[in-house]
Amino acid sequence: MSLTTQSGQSSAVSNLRICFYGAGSMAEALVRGLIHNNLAEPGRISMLNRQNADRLRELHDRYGIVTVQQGVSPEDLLQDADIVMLAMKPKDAAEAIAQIRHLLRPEQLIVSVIAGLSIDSLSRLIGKPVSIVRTMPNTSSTIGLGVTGLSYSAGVTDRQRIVAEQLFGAVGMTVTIPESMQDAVTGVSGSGPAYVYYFMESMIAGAVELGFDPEESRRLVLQTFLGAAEMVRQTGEDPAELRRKVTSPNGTTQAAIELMERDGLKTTVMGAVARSAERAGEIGKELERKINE
Ligand SMILES: NC(=O)C1=CN([C@@H]2O[C@H](COP(=O)(O)OP(=O)(O)OC[C@H]3O[C@@H](n4cnc5c(N)ncnc54)[C@H](O)[C@@H]3O)[C@@H](O)[C@H]2O)C=CC1
Ligand SMILES: O=C(O)[C@@H]1CCC=N1
Repeated sequence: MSLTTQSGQSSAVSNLRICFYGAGSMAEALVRGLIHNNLAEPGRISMLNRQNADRLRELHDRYGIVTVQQGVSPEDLLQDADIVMLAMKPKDAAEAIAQIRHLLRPEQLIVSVIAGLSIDSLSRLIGKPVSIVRTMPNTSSTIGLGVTGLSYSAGVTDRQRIVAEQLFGAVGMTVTIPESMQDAVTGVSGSGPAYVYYFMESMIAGAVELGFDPEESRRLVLQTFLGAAEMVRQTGEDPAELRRKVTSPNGTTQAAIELMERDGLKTTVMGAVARSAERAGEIGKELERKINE
């Protein structure tokens, strides 16, 4: 079967085999997005993890992807793949990569979603010349509304760049960035969905305090978020200008925003974005130290 992208163009990815090493939330978000957006057939996607057979069975049942339960060995799945997606936690990366590096081939494209892990550290862990794409996606890839920052190692070919852009383009927006901006993109869009969920949780709690039941509160808050995000997208107006239009002089919104400003909410959110980026840098340094030990 020849697969096409949403725009109807034939895909550079459709004939490739993709093996996910690490079967967690981020791997599932990408798999679901790739399959639902018709970019990759389930039979060409495989997944491995450290030990959790139930999790692999669940993913096979849910998406039809190949796992070791289908009678093939992890070695076969990794060796047969054109793209190996590294999707384990940073703390597990060194050990996990040490276990598979002998199986990796120079023609394969190695794609990492691991926060903080630099291309240099990853090349040293692999220990032989390979093409590497360092990425920072987010979980909204699940529904095709992700954001992914992409950076490439020196040896990545134009064709491999197209493959990486199509892979992540199928599950949302991509931005190609210098590797030095990867920690920053982690602080903004990698961790970003969690900040939005936290704000939603807080507004839902506020609605419940005012007397709505939890389900009504959720519906009111969800529609408010969807409407506000779409207003920014569809009007192209600055969020600050849209905010001004809600805020009548001496009215209810002004009273609310004044409280937020008094309590330093904007400073806190800006600090949180910076702290996430800083933490990505710390994770990278911890990994470097581990590799140099
Ligand atoms: N969850 C998110 O929103 C995002 C996560 N990331 C990155 O994605 C990576 C994975 O994160 P999550 O999916 O949230 O974690 P998770 O904890 O849900 O999944 C990690 C997976 O790796 C597997 N694993 C651990 N050690 C392994 C080993 N030695 N061999 C094979 N598999 C092994 C685990 O069994 C598990 O399936 C992290 O490096 C994180 O920085 C990047 C962007 C967003
Ligand atoms: O929290 C984390 O470390 C990962 C990276 C970005 C989102 N989740």
